Amino acid sequence: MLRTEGLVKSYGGRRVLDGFGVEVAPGEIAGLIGHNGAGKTTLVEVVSGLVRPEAGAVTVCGVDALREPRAARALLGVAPQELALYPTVTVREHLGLFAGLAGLRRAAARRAVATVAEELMLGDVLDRRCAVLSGGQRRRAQAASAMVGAPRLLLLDEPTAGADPQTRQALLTAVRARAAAGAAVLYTTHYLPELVDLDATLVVARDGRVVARGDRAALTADLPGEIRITLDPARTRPRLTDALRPRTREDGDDALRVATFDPPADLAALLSCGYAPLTVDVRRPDLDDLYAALAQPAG
Ligand SMILES: Nc1ncnc2c1ncn2[C@@H]1O[C@H](COP(=O)(O)OP(=O)(O)OP(=O)(O)O)[C@@H](O)[C@H]1O
Repeated sequence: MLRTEGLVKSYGGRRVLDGFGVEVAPGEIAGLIGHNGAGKTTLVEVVSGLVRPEAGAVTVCGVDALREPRAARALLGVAPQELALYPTVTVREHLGLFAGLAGLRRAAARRAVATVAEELMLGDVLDRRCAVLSGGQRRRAQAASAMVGAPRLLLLDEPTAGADPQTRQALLTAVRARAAAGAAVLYTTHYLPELVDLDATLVVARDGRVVARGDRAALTADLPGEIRITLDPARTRPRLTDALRPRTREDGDDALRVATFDPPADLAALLSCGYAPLTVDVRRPDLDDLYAALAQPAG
């Protein structure tokens, strides 16, 4: 559905895409995460034909997007990170315009506008000019513009930035529905819990390239979890074993955190050192750990 290979794009002599390659399948929501400046928006701009790479390939549903940008553009819907709505038209006109660009005829376009407006809670503002919408309404109108033509590839660049919880939920529900209908979705966010809600696969970008790709369970399986114990600060701390010491850090006066691949064994080791925890929490590795392990920029 979407395939990029070896994309290179430089600004001012610095490679912001440095061999970026990723595939997204029909029905898949791929969560694209990475540090500020990792190249996520640039990738979206290249795929949507706004920026031309110096090297590499982009295929959208079998269409070579660099050779045939118009044909590729017709297959995708994009909600850019920067809000881009025509201020003087109404939301209904705006969505109708995008439905028309996607090739829908008048009656089908009207139906598509009504459906997406309901999904994204825009029914009450359909006849307002885009200029007077609130920030959250603009976000939703922008996502609706990307979705109204039922594109086979949906590119959403931080679509919930600044959205309130209700707006966020409406957007996530709409995204899930598009994927369930067979669209491939590339979804950029810094808000990692959304990717759990979306049951997204992950694309981790760092310094212009993909450093990890796969499902959450597989990617986090290689990372340690954590035992956190709270202690009575008045009691003297027993000595840790050599095996535990490098994996243990203080958390304030009264708690320790131990990175662990084997919580029962490490907890038993802590107890046998003489630790008497007041509370014990065991946490499996999550997306924050994955991000911390993989997504930090070099240098
Ligand atoms: N038009 C441009 N001219 C010059 N530099 C640019 C341009 N567009 C992007 N860059 C630079 O390219 C790098 C990658 O930017 P990009 O917006 O793709 O990152 P990002 O991963 O989307 O970051 P963020 O998480 O902050 O949105 C940044 O260092 C940015 O300053």
